[in-house]
Amino acid sequence: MLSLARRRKRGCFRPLLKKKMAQRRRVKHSQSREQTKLQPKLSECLHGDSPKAPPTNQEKGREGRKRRRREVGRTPKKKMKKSELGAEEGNGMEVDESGIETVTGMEAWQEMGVPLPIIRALKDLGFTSPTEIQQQAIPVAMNTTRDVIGAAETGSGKTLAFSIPILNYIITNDARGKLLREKRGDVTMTSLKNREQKKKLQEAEVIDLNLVYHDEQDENDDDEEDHEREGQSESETESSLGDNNEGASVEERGLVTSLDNIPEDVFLKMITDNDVTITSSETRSPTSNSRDEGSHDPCDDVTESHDQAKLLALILTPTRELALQIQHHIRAAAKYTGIKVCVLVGGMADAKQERMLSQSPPIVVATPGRLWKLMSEGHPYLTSLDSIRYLVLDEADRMIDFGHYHELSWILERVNKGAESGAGPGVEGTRCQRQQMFVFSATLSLPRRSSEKKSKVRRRKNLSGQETIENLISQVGLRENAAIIDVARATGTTETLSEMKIMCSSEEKFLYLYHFLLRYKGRTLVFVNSISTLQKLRSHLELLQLHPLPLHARMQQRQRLKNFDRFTSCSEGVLLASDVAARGLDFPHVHYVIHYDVPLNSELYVHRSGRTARAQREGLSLILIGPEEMTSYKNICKSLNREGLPSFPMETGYLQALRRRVSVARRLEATIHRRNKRKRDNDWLQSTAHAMELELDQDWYGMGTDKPTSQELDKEEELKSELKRLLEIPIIPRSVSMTYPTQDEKHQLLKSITGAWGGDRSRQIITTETEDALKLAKRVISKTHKTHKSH
Ligand SMILES: Nc1ncnc2c1ncn2[C@@H]1O[C@H](COP(=O)(O)OP(=O)(O)OP(=O)(O)O)[C@@H](O)[C@H]1O
Repeated sequence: MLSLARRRKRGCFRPLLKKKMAQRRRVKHSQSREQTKLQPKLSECLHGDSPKAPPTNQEKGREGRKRRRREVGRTPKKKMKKSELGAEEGNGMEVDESGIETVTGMEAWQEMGVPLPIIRALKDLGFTSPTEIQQQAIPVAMNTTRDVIGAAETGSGKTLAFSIPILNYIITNDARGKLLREKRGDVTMTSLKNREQKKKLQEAEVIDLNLVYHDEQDENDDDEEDHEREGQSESETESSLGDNNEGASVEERGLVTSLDNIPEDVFLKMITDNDVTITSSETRSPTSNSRDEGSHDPCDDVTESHDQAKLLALILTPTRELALQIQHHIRAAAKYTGIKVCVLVGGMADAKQERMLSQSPPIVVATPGRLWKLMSEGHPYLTSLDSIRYLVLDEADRMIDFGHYHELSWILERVNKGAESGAGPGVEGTRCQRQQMFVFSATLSLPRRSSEKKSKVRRRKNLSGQETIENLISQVGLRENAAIIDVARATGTTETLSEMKIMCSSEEKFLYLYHFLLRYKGRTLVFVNSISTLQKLRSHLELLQLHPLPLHARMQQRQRLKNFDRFTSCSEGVLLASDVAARGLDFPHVHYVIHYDVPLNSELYVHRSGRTARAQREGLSLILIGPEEMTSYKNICKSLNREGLPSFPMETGYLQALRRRVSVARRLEATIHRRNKRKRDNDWLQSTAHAMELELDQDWYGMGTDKPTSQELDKEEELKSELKRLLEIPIIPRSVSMTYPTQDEKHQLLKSITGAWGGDRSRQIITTETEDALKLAKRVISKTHKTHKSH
C-alpha cells in the first residue's frame, strides 16, 4: 500500500480532486443562477412592477441565441478558451458563457447580420461602424434578392457595401452545403415535391455548427495564396471558420429544425448536394420578400450542382488598378474565411491567370476587356455561367459610357443567358430571379449630358438625375424593383473636401502648379486630359527636381503598378495621371488633387476630386482654369449645383522668383526635346531605308545632324548650370519653406484659408510652433479676404 504522501505525490488524488472541484463549481453555478432568478422577483416585491431596464442589443442577441438553442434542443457549446477560438489579445473578442463569440465595439455590424469572421476582419481594419451606404445597402442586398443601385460619395466605402453581402452568401452557403452532404451521406432523391419527403428531411437535419467548423478547416488547407493568409496562425483559421455561423442570424446559423424556416439559399444547397430537383414555390424563403408572389422563375427549376466549384460572383470594373484594389479590399474583409478572390485584367500573364482560375475561386474581379477575351476563347470556368449569383458593376456609369460598352453588353448577355439556359427554356429577356445585380458609383444620380448616335446624327441630351438612373436600369438590364439607395450629395463631392480654383492664362498654368507643389508638400495627384500634356509636365518637373510618377493607360502594366505602389508609399509623392486613375482608386491619404486641365465633364471632376478627402478625411481639390476652359468649368459648376468655386490665395511674392526657374527649365527642355526628336527621326529614317535596301544621301536626309553641334551643347550646358544655380537659391524663406507647413499645421492653414472664404471656418485658431508660420498664415488669410471681397 502506498503511503498518503506518496499517493499525493504520484497524483493519485487528481481524479478525485477534479471531481470535487467540478461538484463545487456546479453548486456555485446553480447558486448564482438561483440568485439571478430571484433578483427580479425581489425587485418585484419591493417595487410592485418590475423596473427592469430594456435589454440592450447585446442582451437581446444573447437571449435570442439561448432561446433558439432551447427550441432546437441543442446543448450549448462547451465554453472554449479564447485561444481555441482564435481570438487575439486586444481583438475585442468575447466568448459568452454559452460559447458564443461576440466582438466588442462592433455591435453595429452584428445587428446588420454580418457574419462574425467578417466582423473580426473589419475590427482589424478599424472599421467599427458601417458607413451610410453600407448601413443601407448591406441589409437589402443580404436579405432580399433585389438588385441594388447604390450612389454614394467618393470614398464612402461602396466596395464593402457590395462585397459583404457576397461574402456572407459564400460563408453561409458553403458551410451548410457541406454540412448537409455529410449528414445525409449518399442519399439521393429525385423529387422533393411532397410534404412527406420534406418532413423526413426535416427530421434528418439537426444542424451542428461544429461539423461546419471541421469541414471548412480541411477545405482551406489547400489555399495556395500565401499572402492571403499571411500572419494567420492555424488556430485563427480554425476559429474563423468556426465563426462562420456564430454571428449570423438564426437562418444563417442553420439553427432550424423546420424546413420551412430554412432560407432559400440553404435549401437550394441541400437540394444541390443531393441531386434533388425542386420547384420555385418550394424554395421560397421567408426572407426573399422581394419576389413577386406566384411568379415563376425558371432558374428555380434548375438542378444545381457543386456551387462551390463554380463562379458565384462576378465583379466588373473599368480599370485594372481598380480591379486589383477591389480584390485587395475583399481579401482584407475575407481574411478569416479563406474565400478566394481572383482578378482578371489586361496585362496579366496567361499562366498566372490559368493558375488562379484552376483554383475555382468563387469571386472573380475583372475588367470587361480581359473577361470578354477569356469568355470568347471558351475558358471552361467562365463558360458555364448559370451559377453566378451576384453580378456587380462598379463605376457602372463609366462602364456603360466608356469604350468597353460593347464588351460589357456582350458579357451581360452571356451571363443572363447562362442563367436562363441553366433553367431550361428561359423567359426571353428576363434575368434569372436568383441572380442579384449590384450597380454602384458616386455619380450614378448626377444629371448628365448623354449623347446618342441615331442613324448618322449624334444627339446630345441633358438628362436629369432620375433619367440617368432610368437610363442605366434599361442599359444594364436591372429589374424594375431594384432598390435605389442614393445617399450622394447634390453637389457631388464629399463634405470634407475643400474645393478651390485658380484662373490663369494657359502659359501660366505650369507656374502655378510648380508653385503649389513646392509650397504645399504632401501626397499630390495631378490630373491631365492627355498623355502628351502628361509627358510634357513630367519632363519639366523632372528638370525642376520634383520627380513626379506618371500613370496612364499607355504604360506597361508592370510599370503602372510599380508607380501606383511608389506613390502609395511616399508621403510627399506627386503622381501625374490621366483619367485612368480618376475613378475608384483608394490611394491612402492623398492631401491634394490638382486638375491641371479642366475635366471633360462633371462626373470626372467628382471622381478625380474624390481621390482625396476619403473616409471622412480632409483634402483639397484645386482646379486650374485657362480662358479657353471657362465654358467647361461653368458646365461642371452648373451640373453640380454650384455658383462657382472660391479662388485659391496665391503668394505672388514667391511667384516672381519661380517664374525665372520655370522659364529656364522650359528653354532647357525645348533644347533637349529638339535634339531627341531629331535623333529619333534620323533613327527611323535609317532603319526604314535599311529595310527597303535604299542608300541615303546624307546631305539631303540630314544624316549625321542628330549629333548636337558644339554651339548647341554649350547652350545646353549653360542652361543646365543656370537652372542648377536658381534651384539652389531658396525661394521661400528658409524659416518658412523648409520647416513649414508640417502636416497638421498645413491642415490648420488649409482650414483657415477655406474658412476665410466660406465663413465659419475662419474662426479656427491657427496653432503654429514658429512665429514665421503664424505670420505667413495671417498674410494668406488677409489676402483671401481681399480676393473674396474683390469678387
Ligand atoms: N465602415 C468603414 N469605416 C471606416 N472606413 C471604411 C469603412 N468602409 C470602408 N472604409 C474605407 O474607406 C475607404 C474608401 O472606401 P472605398 O474605396 O470602398 O470607397 P468608394 O465609395 O468605393 O469610393 P469611390 O467612389 O472613389 O470608388 C477605403 O480606404 C476603405 O478601406
